[in-house]
Amino acid sequence: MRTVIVGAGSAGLMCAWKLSEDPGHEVVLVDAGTDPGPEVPGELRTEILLPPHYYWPYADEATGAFLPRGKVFGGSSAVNAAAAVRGHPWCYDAWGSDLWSYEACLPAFRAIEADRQFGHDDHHGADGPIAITRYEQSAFDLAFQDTYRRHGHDPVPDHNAPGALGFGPFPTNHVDGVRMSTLVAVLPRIRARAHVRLLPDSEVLRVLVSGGAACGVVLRDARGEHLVEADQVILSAGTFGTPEILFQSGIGPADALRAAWIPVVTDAPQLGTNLSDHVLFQMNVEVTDASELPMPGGRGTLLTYELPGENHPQAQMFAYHAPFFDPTAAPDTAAVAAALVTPESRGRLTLGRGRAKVRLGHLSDPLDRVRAADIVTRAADLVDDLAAQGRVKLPDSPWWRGEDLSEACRAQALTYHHPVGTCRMSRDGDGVVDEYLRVRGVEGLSVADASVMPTVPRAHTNLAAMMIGYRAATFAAR
Ligand SMILES: Cc1cc2nc3c(=O)[nH]c(=O)nc-3n(C[C@H](O)[C@H](O)[C@H](O)COP(=O)(O)OP(=O)(O)OC[C@H]3O[C@@H](n4cnc5c(N)ncnc54)[C@H](O)[C@@H]3O)c2cc1C
Repeated sequence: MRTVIVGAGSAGLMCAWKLSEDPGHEVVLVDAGTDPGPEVPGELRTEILLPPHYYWPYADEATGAFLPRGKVFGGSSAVNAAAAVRGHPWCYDAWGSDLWSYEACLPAFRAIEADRQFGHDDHHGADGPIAITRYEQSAFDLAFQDTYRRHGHDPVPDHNAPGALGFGPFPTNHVDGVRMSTLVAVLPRIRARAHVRLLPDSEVLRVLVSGGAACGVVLRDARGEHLVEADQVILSAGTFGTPEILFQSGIGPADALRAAWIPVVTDAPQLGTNLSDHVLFQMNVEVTDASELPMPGGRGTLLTYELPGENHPQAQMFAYHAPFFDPTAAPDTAAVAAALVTPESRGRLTLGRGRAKVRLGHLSDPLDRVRAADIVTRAADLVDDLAAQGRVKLPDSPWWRGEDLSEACRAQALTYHHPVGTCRMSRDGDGVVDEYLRVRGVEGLSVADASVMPTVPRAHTNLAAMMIGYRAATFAAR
């Protein structure tokens, strides 16, 4: 049995690791990005701002904003901020399939992690490849914690405990000075397996379908275009990459395919719709005492709380040292971030001439605009409190205190880098993939990455993507 996995990112590498536990199962792992080899360079172990060749060139068609996605073995897990938050049970229970309830996903969440503080709890793992820890907090973050407490929030020691809400240290997979990406933590576990073949620097152009079944992929590498044959193909090229490959393979909305002269293999009108992303707002303030700066992104204190409304609408808040993400920020700047992590708005990915066209659609739903103004106001009150304590200085005209906050939020909306949902999974017939992640209408073709999530979890998406990759391997091994 030979499986070709396209994309060696969070989900793809996890899938390859689990699937190749069986020495009789040949796995070919293809990625357009490079494999830096066993000695992972320092920048990929620690840095968040990396040279351009480590990213795909996606931008939001509506705003022009750069939408970074990792193009390297490890995928986006190798370029991310390493916050390791799972989300609540109800995030997964809402996916509409018993196969994906939180209870059903929990064994995979446990298998992929080695949690340094809570590894032996029932809902954690201690032996998986991805180390997770929580840091002692800086004086600035502790002051923020006091402020959260005064505003009615409770402390939570473990944000990954089921249903945890409140403030506490970020769980992070940045451990002992290294980002525990799948590149660093998973790839070394499969390099020595003789039945695993790694094909770096190889961009997959399309899946070859014959007689209604996938029989391989066409890729382009330094030598030109080739066919790699397969008994089954798993696409793990990410929320933007996977639908692009499906489009080029003749799977997508039939009208759009015909208009682009792509022969239709199967009509999948849902492909590219349902794009969902957390929206983030950032308030930059000056820290008064430069010896007490906030911690880098994903390592300080995280606050999670619910908003009024049905179905647990939720927000996050945290502060980090602004130069972490923005080299032009002054060294004494704190970025205070507020994020809406239960967006109603949906964007779209459509067939383009070169790369697919992406519109995140942030705040396109009126309810999100109301909630955005609400969370920014709450965050602004907390920042005012810190200013009253003399810990921070506000800018002269803070954008978050203008007259039309709703309009200001539209102008200030940023991606939290958590797009999902373009190949939505559903138990019934209306998703791109079924609950076993098989592409509807084509035998031997599955999707395993963040694109299958029907809704975005109320959390960072890396652990969820890895969980999906791990579980996809158990389905594919059958
Ligand atoms: C800047 C940034 C910060 C983030 N911070 C966090 C964080 O702190 N915590 C968190 O949980 N999440 C974070 N995320 C999100 C998280 O990293 C992603 O949700 C997750 O990595 C997605 O996994 P994936 O497997 O779906 O895709 P990816 O990990 O992106 O993997 C896709 C892989 O497919 C390859 N590929 C794509 N197209 C092709 C093709 N045609 N041929 C061959 N290969 C192809 C890519 O090169 C890539 O290696 C962040 C993301 C970014 C970009």
